This record gives sequence, structure tokens and C-alpha cells, in this order.
Amino acid sequence: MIPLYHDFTDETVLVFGGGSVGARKARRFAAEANVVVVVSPDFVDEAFGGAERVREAPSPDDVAGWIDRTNPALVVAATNDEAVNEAAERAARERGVLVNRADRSGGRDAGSVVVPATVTDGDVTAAISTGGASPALSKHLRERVEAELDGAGAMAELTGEIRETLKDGDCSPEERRDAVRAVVRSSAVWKALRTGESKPRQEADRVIRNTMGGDR
Ligand SMILES: C[C@@]1(CC(=O)O)c2cc3[nH]c(cc4nc(cc5[nH]c(cc(n2)[C@H]1CCC(=O)O)[C@@](C)(CC(=O)O)[C@@H]5CCC(=O)O)C(CC(=O)O)=C4CCC(=O)O)c(CCC(=O)O)c3CC(=O)O
Ligand SMILES: NC(=O)C1=CN([C@@H]2O[C@H](COP(=O)(O)OP(=O)(O)OC[C@H]3O[C@@H](n4cnc5c(N)ncnc54)[C@H](O)[C@@H]3O)[C@@H](O)[C@H]2O)C=CC1
Repeated sequence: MIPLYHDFTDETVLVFGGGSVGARKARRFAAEANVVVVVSPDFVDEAFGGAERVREAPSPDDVAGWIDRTNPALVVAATNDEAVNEAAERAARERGVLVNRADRSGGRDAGSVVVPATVTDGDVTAAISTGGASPALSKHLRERVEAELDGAGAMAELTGEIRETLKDGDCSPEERRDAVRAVVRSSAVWKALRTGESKPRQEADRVIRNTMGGDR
């Protein structure tokens, strides 16, 4: 499997199953997707991220109709009824719609989607999957990576600005690459971004001056 980031901004996500797994996936996708619809005969007492909840218990034969009516980019099969999850997977696949089986780890068909554990800081996103082998490990590693990514969003923003400034200047692409590499490696810049004790841009400019001066 190859991780690819998918933009759901203008898309619909259709979730079957209103248990805690359906709720977690609904919250995840409602943070970005235009519309998230959860179809289930009952709903656990948890947040669904503002998703639309439809109280129905579709039979395996009914599932395709829901996909046709809502026209989703992704179907999440998160019921505790294997036949319904199976039908959702089949109907989605027949229509060329992405499908996430929450009740399956191994034996995936081509085109299936795994929801990874995710850490986000600003525009920076890290995703962790164990190929389905151990979701608990994905969660544990996500918690560890969270600390590592602290300040990464601000670092992306700062070095994004620096790249633009250097592109407008008269340095060569090699000099620009070395300067940006030095900034992202600088513990002084990271510290400034994380603590606010000094000005990140000033720290970065100091690092760049040293780099441009050949002091590497
Ligand atoms: C294949 C996959 C399909 C998919 O859902 O996409 C899948 C499948 C299954 N999960 C199961 C169990 C658990 N899942 C979690 C947690 C998460 N599960 C997530 C993803 C995935 N889970 C995909 C693979 C990801 C990968 O490759 O690693 C995360 C990362 C993302 C998310 O769901 O948002 C989220 C952590 C989010 C976070 O915190 O960051 C916990 C931990 C807990 O609850 O504390 C447990 C209990 C402990 C355990 O069993 O490990 C079971 C058994 C059910 C049973 O026994 O009945 C199955 C089905 C099976 O194994 O057959
Ligand atoms: N991917 C993951 O992270 C995890 C996956 N699982 C798997 O996902 C499945 C769901 O887990 P939970 O939410 O904990 O289960 P749950 O039993 O709490 O919830 C299942 C939901 O599906 C609903 N449902 C039943 N028939 C339906 C139908 N015909 N149409 C629509 N909804 C229907 C139920 O009413 C219930 O709301 C489990 O079968 C389990 O194998 C479990 C834990 C974690």
C-alpha cells in the first residue's frame, strides 16, 4: 500500500454503522468533507462531528441504493453486520467508489482504503499504518510522533516564506537548497518556534547568513 493524501473538501463520505467506530470515522471525515452521512438503526452516545445521521437499517440489498443517492467519494463500512459491510464494499467497488472496511485487516482487495493514525500540525501531516496488522501500535506511535511534530506547521510556514524570498533574490538553487536545509535542521529555530523565547525569523536569518558565508 502507498499512502496518498486525499482532499475531501467538496466530497461526500457515506458511513454505514453508528457505533463508536462509525462515530470516529465520521468525526475524522466531517473535519474536511462537505457532507458526511451516517446510516444506522442506532447511534452511540458520542460526537459524530456534525455528520448527518439517518436512522435506517439497510439490508445488504439496500446498500447500493444509498450509494447511488448520496454519490460519495468514499464509503466506510463500519457496521457489526458482516453481510452489510460486504455488500457496501461490493457496491462501492462496482461503482468505482473508494471503500474502507473497518472490520477487515487482511485480505484486502485492490482499491481498498485504510484509515491511518494521523498527526497534524498546521499544514504538516504524518500518517501511520501497520498494514492492518496492529491498529493499537498505530495509535501508540501516533502519540509519540505528536511531540516530534510540535512546531512543524510553523516551520513549514517559515521555510515556505524563506524559499519565496530566496527565489526572488540572486542566490542559486543550490544555495537556496542548502539554506532551507540548514534552517529545518537548526535546533535554535525549532526552539524559537516552540517556545517563542526568540524570534524564529531572526534565528533563521542567522542560520542562512552562516550557510551563505560557506560556514557549513
Ligand atoms: C485495517 C483498519 C481498517 C480501518 O478502519 O481503516 C482497522 C481495523 C481494525 N481495527 C481494530 C481494532 C482497533 N482499532 C483501533 C484504533 C484505530 N484503528 C485505526 C485504523 C484501522 N483499523 C485500519 C488499520 C490501520 C493500520 O494499518 O494500523 C486507526 C489507526 C485510525 C482510525 O480508525 O481512525 C485508529 C487509531 C487512531 C488514533 O488513535 O490515532 C484500536 C485502538 C483502540 O481502540 O484503542 C483497536 C483495538 C486494539 C487492536 O485490536 O489493535 C480491529 C479489531 C476489531 C475487533 O477485534 O473486533 C479491526 C478489524 C480487524 O482487525 O479485523
Ligand atoms: N477499524 C477500527 O478501528 C475498528 C473496527 N472494529 C470493527 O468495526 C465494527 C464496528 O465496530 P463498533 O463501532 O465498535 O461496533 P458496534 O457494534 O458498537 O456498532 C455497530 C453499529 O452498526 C449498526 N448497524 C447494524 N446493522 C446495520 C445496518 N444494516 N446498517 C447500518 N448500520 C447497522 C449498529 O446498530 C451499530 O450502531 C466491528 O464489527 C469491528 O469488527 C472494531 C474496533 C475498531
